[in-house]
Amino acid sequence: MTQSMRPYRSVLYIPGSKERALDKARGLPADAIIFDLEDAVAPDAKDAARATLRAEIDKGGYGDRAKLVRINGFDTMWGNADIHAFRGADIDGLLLPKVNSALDIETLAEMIADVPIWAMMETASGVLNARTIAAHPRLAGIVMGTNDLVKELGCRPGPDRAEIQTALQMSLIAARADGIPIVDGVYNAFKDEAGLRAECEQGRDLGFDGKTLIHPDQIAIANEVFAPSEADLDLARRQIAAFEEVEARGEGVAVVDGKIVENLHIVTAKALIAKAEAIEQREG
Ligand SMILES: CC(C)(COP(=O)(O)OP(=O)(O)OC[C@H]1O[C@@H](n2cnc3c(N)ncnc32)[C@H](O)[C@@H]1OP(=O)(O)O)[C@@H](O)C(=O)NCCC(=O)NCCSC(=O)C[C@H](O)C(=O)O
Ligand SMILES: [Mg+2]
Repeated sequence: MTQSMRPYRSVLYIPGSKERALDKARGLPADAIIFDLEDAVAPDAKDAARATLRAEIDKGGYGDRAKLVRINGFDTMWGNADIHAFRGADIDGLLLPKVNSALDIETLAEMIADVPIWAMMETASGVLNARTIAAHPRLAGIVMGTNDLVKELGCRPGPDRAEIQTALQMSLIAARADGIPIVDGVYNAFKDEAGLRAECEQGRDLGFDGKTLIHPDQIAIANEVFAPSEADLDLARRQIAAFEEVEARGEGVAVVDGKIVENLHIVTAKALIAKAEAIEQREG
């Protein structure tokens, strides 16, 4: 599947140290996986996790879902070893945590060729530099790190996350300006389905491509919320048909359900249908 068509509704973190979870993930319906060597792995377990993860990735079996490896930062004693360990691996990107500026992306780009780079957006500096980070030619996508962001900002977000809306939107606008995917942060209370659904719906309405997840039980809700609904698809098809009809008469505006439909709405309608087709292909 080409990068631009790939769905990112559900992006599951798996600690690189958990062999059972790494194996279980081969059969899980997540659109993408973040194999984590950073915060989910204890310092004493980092070296073993790196080796385990490389062996599991080499074994394969993760299908065509996107495979990202979250490495440790350059300012840690593990970052360099992480980068070298995944040279030549069958992965779709390295995810760099705590990116502060485009220089961080450039530094990683110079250390490893040919691997797409993803950035964690989770520091105050990172958010302020989102525009230039997203514009780096090697950057392939952004993942919001809302836990670190909350820690850095010193805020206490409620269920509507009003306190981090500016950071979410600045990051999203930067990603959209450069046409790269962006995925929302995790919902920590992994047993709270209603809370997860509400946060997924908010992320979807803000424009995010999907949500990062920490537990397999969260996948179904994210897949459902971030997929176009039957009602969305029905409207998109009716808009396309109505527009083709007026276009044939040399007109540029159709009306569907009492609302105008112009060429720009058709671009959105076709993108929605393409997304549904990509999801269908992913789910086989
Ligand atoms: C949250 C957990 C610690 C819960 O673990 P556990 O109590 O073991 O869960 P279950 O017993 O319900 O597990 C059931 C089975 O599912 C497998 N499992 C669990 N989690 C995963 C997973 N993430 N991927 C794949 N498989 C998973 C278990 O192995 C069980 O399998 P089986 O025995 O065969 O039935 C745990 O879920 C967990 O560790 N989650 C990941 C946490 C993580 O990755 N954290 C780091 C990312 S969050 C972050 O850092 C974001 C960002 O940087 C920020 O700043 O916000
Ligand atoms: Mg983080």
